[in-house]
Amino acid sequence: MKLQVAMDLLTTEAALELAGQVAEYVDIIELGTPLIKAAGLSAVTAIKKAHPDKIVFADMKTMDAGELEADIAFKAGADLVTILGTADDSTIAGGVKAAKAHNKGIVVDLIGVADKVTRAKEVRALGAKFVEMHAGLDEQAKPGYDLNGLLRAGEEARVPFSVAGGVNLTTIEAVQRAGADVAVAGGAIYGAADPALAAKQLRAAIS
Ligand SMILES: O=C([C@H](O)CO)[C@H](O)[C@H](O)COP(=O)(O)O
Repeated sequence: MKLQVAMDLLTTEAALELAGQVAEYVDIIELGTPLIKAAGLSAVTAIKKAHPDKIVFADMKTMDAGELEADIAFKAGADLVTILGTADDSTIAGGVKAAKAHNKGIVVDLIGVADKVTRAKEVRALGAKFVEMHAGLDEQAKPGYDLNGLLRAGEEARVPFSVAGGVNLTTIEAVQRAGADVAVAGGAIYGAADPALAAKQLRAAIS
C-alpha cells in the first residue's frame, strides 16, 4: 500500500518545508485544495521540481470543466488530479481525456457521494485511475465519525481505491487490511509535533 501525505497548508514555502521533511517516507505528495486555492498551481510546479521522483497529486476537486482544469494541473507538473464524484460523467470523461494526453491519471474523490460503491464502479468505467473513499475535514468534525464506512465501501466496490478521512497511526493498519491501494494522511502528519517522525511511523506500520 502506498502512503500519501496531504498538505493542507497555505503557502508554497510551508509545503516545500513539509515535503522536504517527509518525502523519504511517502510515495505520493498531495497539494491540498486549500493550498492550491491560496498559492495557485505554481505550488504544484515547485513541489514537482523539488521532488521529481515522487508522484505529485493536485487535489483540484474539480466540479466542472474537467478537461480544462485537469490540463492546467498536469501542465503545472501534477501526476494525479482529482475530480469530484458528484460531477457530471462528462466532466470526469473530460479529465480522463486530459490525463491520457499527458500520460497521467485522474482520481475521483467521492467526498459527499451517498452511494460511494455504485459511483466508484461508474467512474472507474469512465477511466478513473482510482477512487478516493473520502470523508472531508468538516464531516470528520461531526460527532461519532469513524473511518469504518469508508473502509466498507472500499472493500465492496472492488475497484482501486485510496482512503482519506483522518487516517492516523491507530487506523492505518485497518486501511491496509481493507485492501486500499493508498492511505492518505494529512493532519496526522502536518499537525504532528515532528512530521518526519509521524510519516516514518505511518510508513513502518504498513507494507
Ligand atoms: O482532502 C482533504 C480535505 O478535503 C481538505 O483538503 C484532506 O487533505 C484529506 O481529508 C486528508 O487529510 P486528513 O483528513 O487530515 O488526513
